[in-house]
Amino acid sequence: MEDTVDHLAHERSKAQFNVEEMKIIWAGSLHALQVSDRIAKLVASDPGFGKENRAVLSRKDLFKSALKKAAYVWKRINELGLSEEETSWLRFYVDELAYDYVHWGMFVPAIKGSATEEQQNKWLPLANTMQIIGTYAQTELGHGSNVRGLETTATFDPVTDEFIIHSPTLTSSKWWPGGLGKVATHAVVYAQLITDGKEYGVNGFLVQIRSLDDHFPLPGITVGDIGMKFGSGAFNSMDNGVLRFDRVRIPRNQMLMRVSKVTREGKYVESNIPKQIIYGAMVYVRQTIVADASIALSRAVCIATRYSAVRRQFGSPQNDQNGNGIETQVIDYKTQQSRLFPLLASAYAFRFVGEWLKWLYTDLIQKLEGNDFSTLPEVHACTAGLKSLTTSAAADGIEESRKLCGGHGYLSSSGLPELYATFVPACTYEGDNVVLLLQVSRFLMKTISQLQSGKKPTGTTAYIGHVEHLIQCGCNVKKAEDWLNLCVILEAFEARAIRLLVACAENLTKFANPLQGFSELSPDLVEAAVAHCQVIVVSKFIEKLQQNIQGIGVKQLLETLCYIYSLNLIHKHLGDFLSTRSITPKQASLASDQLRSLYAKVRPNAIALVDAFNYTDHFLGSVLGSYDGNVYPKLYEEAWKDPLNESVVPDGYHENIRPVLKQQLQNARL
Ligand SMILES: CCCCCCCCCCCCCCCCCCCCCCCC(=O)SCCNC(=O)CCNC(=O)[C@H](O)C(C)(C)COP(=O)(O)OP(=O)(O)OC[C@H]1O[C@@H](n2cnc3c(N)ncnc32)[C@H](O)[C@@H]1OP(=O)(O)O
Ligand SMILES: Cc1cc2nc3c(=O)[nH]c(=O)nc-3n(C[C@H](O)[C@H](O)[C@H](O)COP(=O)(O)OP(=O)(O)OC[C@H]3O[C@@H](n4cnc5c(N)ncnc54)[C@H](O)[C@@H]3O)c2cc1C
Repeated sequence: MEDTVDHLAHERSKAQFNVEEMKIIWAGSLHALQVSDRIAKLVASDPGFGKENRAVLSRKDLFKSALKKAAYVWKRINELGLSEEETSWLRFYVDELAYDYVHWGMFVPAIKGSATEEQQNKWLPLANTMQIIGTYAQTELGHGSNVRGLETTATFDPVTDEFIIHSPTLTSSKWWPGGLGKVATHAVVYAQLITDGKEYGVNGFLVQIRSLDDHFPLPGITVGDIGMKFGSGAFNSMDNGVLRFDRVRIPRNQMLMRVSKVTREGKYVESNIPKQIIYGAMVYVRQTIVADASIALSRAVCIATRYSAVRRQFGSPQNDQNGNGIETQVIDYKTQQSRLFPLLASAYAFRFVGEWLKWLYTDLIQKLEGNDFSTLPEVHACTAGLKSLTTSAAADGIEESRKLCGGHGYLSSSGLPELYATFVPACTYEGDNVVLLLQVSRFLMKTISQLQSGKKPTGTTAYIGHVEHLIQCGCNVKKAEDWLNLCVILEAFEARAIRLLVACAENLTKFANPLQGFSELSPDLVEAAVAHCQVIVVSKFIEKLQQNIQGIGVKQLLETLCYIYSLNLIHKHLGDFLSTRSITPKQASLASDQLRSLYAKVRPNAIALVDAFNYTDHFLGSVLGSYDGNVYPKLYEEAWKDPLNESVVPDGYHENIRPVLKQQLQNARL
């Protein structure tokens, strides 16, 4: 008989804030909550979106199942006439990686960002109706981070008015593009443009790779899948691919010509649009990955928090002298709280900074339409830095959540192993996290060097303009409660960041060769970039608190989470804060005291804070994290579904177990 008891009801009754209002804050608006809730329920109740145990499927079955689901997604979108907003929620809740992620996430944005209006008019209707399926073919076997080092060539032939796309070496083979291996019919291919015997750097080209009639590769094209990837399920439903060109010809007008073009005569003509716009699809995706990080982390934290409230170990004060009675909920252990609650706070922090980053990106797009490119460097630095910071923290946080669930966290049915395996490549794709932090530090060093010429930093670097104050200011915290001051916290973060940045800038001047200096000091530069990105996250959390927040207790809880996020970072990066004298050892110890009180404030609200994510059991896909907390029957039931349990005596018994046992028996008799 099905157990309908809510095992977490008592926990829910302890909440000191309005959960429904918190759901609105998490979703971004009442409208967003209503739409997402409706679509989440639609997905959860449709058997076509059921989640089989992906971990036990063979690669081929996994891939076939992802194809089937992607086709069903497309069918339902059309049947229901879903809006763009509803469509993205649908994909989100279906939660199965397939070629459509790269088609919508990169191929379409690359055309929108780098194609001329005429080209967009031709290609976007085809892509938007999926008459063609596209991929983003930038990375090669030999080069991923170093985009300028790509080897694929696109040589203009003025006789036929065509480009010849060619892979001159093994290392120039395109390698990794999602959806390329088995599905994509078209690709935006990044290649070195050559015309009139001269090289003009990397540009994008729209290339058809498979026939629209029989799906065979077109002449001159070699294409396939690059093989199994990390973990069970996870990215293995995606056909990341390899692609080689043997002098494949495409019409000249399939070069994406918004930024620069090649004329009929073969002349390369640059526009006044910055060349970096051809990297625009990456900026767009990095911004969306920050939102992915908050989702992936909140999902793991939701599972770990609910399970920690259900799981009991060892005695408690209510026990009798024999240790009998109610055991302690593991969430009540202070060590569990000090590992779990900072992750909960980080999930909220990343949600808010992701929301702000989306605004920043939208603002950039509006400015670009008016030919205002002034914020591009800052948006590049923010998207690169925050993508790096949030994905690294979320990947570590998912793994910590697994450990917080003890042994059961290691079971596939906990949902955590696959979540980790799916999310961890976000630290690499769309730019390796270290490479991206080096881009941020380059931007910051430039900002500092421009101070001397009187240029006033703005936006996220505005605090660098207060360098004199921040270099010499001291933190005023004298007792633990003094840390409950958002201005004090923000100033400590700004002081630490600027002192690290100025130290890097000063050290760089000691090198005659700036490039050598940058390379020599790169570990310090990366640390300084992280400190700067943390200033952004903390300040955006604080800005969120200044908005009109409704609902009993909601603002107070968010403040508590903001303090936990910040003070835990101080605790984690104590070396930086102390070595830059941004705080004293005594203040560091007071921060730890304050953290303990803050954890006590979160404890009664923990379950309600993860309920506010409004995740369905279908989306969570975890027997440990289900809403009702009915963990043990679900774990037990799930185990019996494993293919190994289909027969009592396993396949292979007669060949490989019985002879061993027999041998042991014979040995024993001798
Ligand atoms: C049961 C079911 C369970 C299922 C589980 C599901 C779990 C769900 C989990 C939750 C969600 C997870 C979902 C994930 C879904 C994701 C889908 C998959 C999508 C994968 C897509 C991946 C796609 C890719 O990776 S595409 C390839 C990306 N490649 C890179 O990023 C390359 C990185 N390299 C570079 O960007 C550059 O080369 C760079 C910047 C490092 C250096 O370039 P270059 O040498 O040219 O630059 P510099 O000389 O350093 O700079 C010149 C100048 O330009 C400025 N600049 C550089 N880049 C940019 C830019 N992009 N924009 C603007 N400006 C830029 C730079 O700052 C310099 O400026 P200066 O002023 O001259 O200093
Ligand atoms: C799941 C997945 C999906 C992907 N999807 C796509 C796709 O759809 N399309 C596409 O084009 N690509 C895709 N990629 C490729 C991805 O974008 C690249 O792997 C990524 O940009 C990193 O480049 P790389 O592999 O060359 O790493 P490398 O640059 O070789 O990095 C290796 C190591 O070198 C370090 N390193 C590199 N350069 C520097 C430096 N200058 N200074 C200091 N350290 C450095 C890095 O930090 C790293 O530790 C995907 C990758 C993955 C894993």
